[in-house]
Amino acid sequence: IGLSTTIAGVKFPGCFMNAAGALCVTRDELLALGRSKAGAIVTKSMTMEPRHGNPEPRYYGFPGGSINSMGLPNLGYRAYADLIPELKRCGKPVIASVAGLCEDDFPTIAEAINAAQPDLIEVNLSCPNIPGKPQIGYDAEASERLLKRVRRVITVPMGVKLPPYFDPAHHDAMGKVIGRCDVDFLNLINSVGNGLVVDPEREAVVIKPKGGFGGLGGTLIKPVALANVRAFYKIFQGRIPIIGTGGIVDGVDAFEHFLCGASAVQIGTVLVEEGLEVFGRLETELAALLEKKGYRAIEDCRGKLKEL
Ligand SMILES: CC(C)(C)CCc1c(C(=O)O)[nH]c(=O)[nH]c1=O
Repeated sequence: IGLSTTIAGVKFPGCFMNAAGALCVTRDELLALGRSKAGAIVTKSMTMEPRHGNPEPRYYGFPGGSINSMGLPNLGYRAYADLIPELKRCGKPVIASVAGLCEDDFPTIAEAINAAQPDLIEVNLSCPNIPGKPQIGYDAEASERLLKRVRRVITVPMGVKLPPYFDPAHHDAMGKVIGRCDVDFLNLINSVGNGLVVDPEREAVVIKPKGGFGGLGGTLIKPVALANVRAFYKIFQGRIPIIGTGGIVDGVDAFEHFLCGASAVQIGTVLVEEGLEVFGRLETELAALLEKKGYRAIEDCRGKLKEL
């Protein structure tokens, strides 16, 4: 069984890759991804200037998932632009994740990183905009403005990493925005925002930033991730490729994402918890499952979710 896949014309030797943020901030981490069985190298979302990020503890894993408020720790876009040629020599696609602390950061970062010619650029819309306003991904007008500005300076395939939506009206509104901005792929979903995990022993929160509030990942968000993959797959009738992210811990979880319409998948929590060997385990599990079900490739089951 081949687990290779193609997104926006770019061939991926494997369908599993890291989610932006998981083990991908430093040069050593990115090169280790390049040596691993990961099907691609995805950078941490990058900002104008290097950032230490938030005070620790800022990530906490627990049975069922994780919570994080990392605060965008990254080397700054210039360092990643310098690293991209070396990363591309690892023989797998390099996806540069672009962020920013506000809308105006994005075009500058996008133009500079595009010059380094990563294989794909992923625009992270979970970033903040004006204080007091929701994250960009929850503001359709700001999303459209930003995507049109960065589309003009990006010549490689451009994707959008979206936060989870919980109302069909939001899927439809964002579907219209995406349809008007010449987007080459979607990545669904980012962490489920502003959750809160409590330690009843210590009667305390488990992460230091934001009074313990943070983005949720892992098994517990899988139904939310699958719903968003399915909703946008249906809106675009499978014509915009989707990277499925959220709740993938075993091969069967990846299969569920493919049934809902994903063409490739990303892992975050399970990668942080288990380490780089997890790629081999997931490939073995998925290949065995596809074999057992009689599928010869991911394309044979993509979007084939049955309704009752
Ligand atoms: C949450 C932001 C800091 C605004 C963006 C970076 C980010 C972070 C992070 O760096 O805290 N964590 C996530 O789970 N998803 C993200 O997109």
